[in-house]
Amino acid sequence: MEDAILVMNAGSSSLKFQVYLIESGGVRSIRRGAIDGIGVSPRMRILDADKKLIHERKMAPTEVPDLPSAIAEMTGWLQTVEGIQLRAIGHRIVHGGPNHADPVQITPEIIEELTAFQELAPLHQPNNLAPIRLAMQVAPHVPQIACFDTAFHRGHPEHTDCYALPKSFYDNGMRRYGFHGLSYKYISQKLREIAPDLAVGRVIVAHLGSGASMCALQNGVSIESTMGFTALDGIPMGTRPGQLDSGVVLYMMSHMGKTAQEITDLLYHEAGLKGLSGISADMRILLKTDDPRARLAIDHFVHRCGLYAGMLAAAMGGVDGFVFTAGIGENSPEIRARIIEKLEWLGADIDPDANASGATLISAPASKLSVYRIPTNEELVIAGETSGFLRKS
Ligand SMILES: Nc1ncnc2c1ncn2[C@@H]1O[C@H](COP(=O)(O)OP(=O)(O)O)[C@@H](O)[C@H]1O
Ligand SMILES: CC(=O)OP(=O)(O)O
Ligand SMILES: [Mg+2]
Repeated sequence: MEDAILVMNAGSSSLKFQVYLIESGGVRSIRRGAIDGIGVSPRMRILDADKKLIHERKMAPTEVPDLPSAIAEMTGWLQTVEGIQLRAIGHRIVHGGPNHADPVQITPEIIEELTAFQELAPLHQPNNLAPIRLAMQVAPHVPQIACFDTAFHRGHPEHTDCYALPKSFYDNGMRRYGFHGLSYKYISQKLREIAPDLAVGRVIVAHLGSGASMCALQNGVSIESTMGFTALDGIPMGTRPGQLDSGVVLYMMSHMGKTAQEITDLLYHEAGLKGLSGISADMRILLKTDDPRARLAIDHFVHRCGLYAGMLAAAMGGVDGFVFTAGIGENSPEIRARIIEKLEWLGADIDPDANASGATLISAPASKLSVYRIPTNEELVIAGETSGFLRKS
């Protein structure tokens, strides 16, 4: 039997998971899988260590209507993986609040603490916590480790992560936390491997997925993020608006009679690319149509990415590199090219062929900024943090 770690990343409509073996030099993934389309068109896919598809099953929406049933599917599959002994489960937890700059072992008290942040991450936190509660019941002796999206940003000084509100709000936890930290940690580590000179410089990382944010990395450390108290702020997303004048919310309440719940639904589920285009939250679909509403949503997305890149460059007093990652960043040469075009004033220039072919280094030789496309790996960071935790305990 070999010691293994299960990593879970439970999102709004998907459950991603990986099994890692714990080895002397670190961790090694032996299986990765996902159940997506939960409740709509559920599909489970499992890949082996070489990323070869070894199992695929489409299921009826009634068979996997919700996250608990997806977790049950995953657990059923996990029993079929032979020769491993589960030593720990590592989880992505989107909101860790002010006190967690490091991973932590789950206890009933920690669950209670993290449950209090559900309101601040309604798309993620309930789904992050569901598998933890279940595993505590069915496998109470397997340690579970919470790895936080907010942890990587916890070193920001107060004057950069406060809002200009009376100080008591900050003291009560109303801060700019920032998210996607597991992804930024991965990119920070990966840069040290593939571009060591840049890794100690000033880098903007654009995590552009269905949730999207950017991070200013200076010497590998986060010094600014476009996201704040919740994962609504910053650049527009699939179904979230990004930065929004707080007066808009006040107006919705006072003049449009909207309730807090209605505004929550609007801002988390109906805004962003989906709301603006009226077509889809999926950038692939918007890029394929020539409907002017789709073009408006894409133009807005690119415009805001350009503005925020400028803000992060200012935060670092200049910028040496730019990294694209996550669903859109990894897969759309068109969006990458359009964002880099906005950064011409910083001396950025893309190499069209390298960009089209999805190379790692995609800037032109004369570009002042080195531009990279790096697939993220949040699960690997969770596995590393979880095995580190086991080593210490
Ligand atoms: N080839 C592509 N072109 C443009 N966008 C893409 C492409 N492939 C994936 N995406 C976008 O990536 C998004 C998902 O990104 P991902 O990082 O997997 O998100 P999450 O983990 O937040 O669910 C999809 O909603 C889709 O819009
Ligand atoms: C924090 C966040 O927005 O995560 P995701 O991109 O997975 O939705
Ligand atoms: Mg994601």
